[in-house]
Amino acid sequence: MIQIKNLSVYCKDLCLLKSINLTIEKGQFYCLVGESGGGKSLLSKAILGTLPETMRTHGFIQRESEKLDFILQNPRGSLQSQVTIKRQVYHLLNSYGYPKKDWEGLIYKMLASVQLDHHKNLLDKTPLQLSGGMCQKLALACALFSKPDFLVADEVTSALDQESRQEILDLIYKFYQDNQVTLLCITHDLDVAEKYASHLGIIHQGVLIESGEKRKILAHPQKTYTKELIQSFEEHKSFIKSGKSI
Ligand SMILES: Nc1ncnc2c1ncn2[C@@H]1O[C@H](COP(=O)(O)OP(=O)(O)OP(=O)(O)O)[C@@H](O)[C@H]1O
Repeated sequence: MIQIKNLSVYCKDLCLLKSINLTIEKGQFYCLVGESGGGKSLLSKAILGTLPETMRTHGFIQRESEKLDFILQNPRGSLQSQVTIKRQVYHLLNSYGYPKKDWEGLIYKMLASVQLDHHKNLLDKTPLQLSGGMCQKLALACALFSKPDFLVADEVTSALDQESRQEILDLIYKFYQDNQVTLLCITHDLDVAEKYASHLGIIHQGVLIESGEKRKILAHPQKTYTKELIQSFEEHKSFIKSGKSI
């Protein structure tokens, strides 16, 4: 469980997050949605404890989760570009203390879990030789080795094509269902929240303007910004539908 009370984040004189109150209960799939620059990544960094040193915080964050892990927008950023996948994964398994005799089996299990087991010689390649979607699947698989009970997925599909995007989201959802983790998913897209989330937060100009059960917020938005977001999402959906039916 994560509990945030009256959290404000400042950079010099600028207040970037304003009096955030948020509770994410164990087992929730919490989607944080908002426009670019709204404060989504800062809030996730505050939760992970990775805010830049130049920022000051006021308020209170309580983390009951013991094992937090994260996957980020740029999957190549969490992998070393010139080192083979095999070396990187062995290093990770070693650091998590898995016995050496299990490594081979664990790797193949991990590749199967993210549907990469059919790719020939993948382990001998470097991230530079793989597509963005493949790197993101590997980054997800690597995060799973740490067996997190709280996973932050920050815009993990924004650099991917439509097909890879869907695959990654489905894999994250499957991981969420199979492992009873708590998930914080950060996205621009209300369609991700509509399809996968149990709970939803809307952040706008550094203020968490709505937070709660997804179906309640989508059915009865309270704030103008949320209403506009839902309206443009519905219009986009009708447009796609009408395009498909032509
Ligand atoms: N290291 C930093 N130093 C100063 N200001 C920052 C820093 N990182 C972010 N900000 C500012 O904080 C605000 C929120 O940024 P944040 O990255 O959280 O937005 P976001 O909602 O995640 O946007 P996006 O969807 O584009 O990633 C922005 O105004 C941004 O310019």
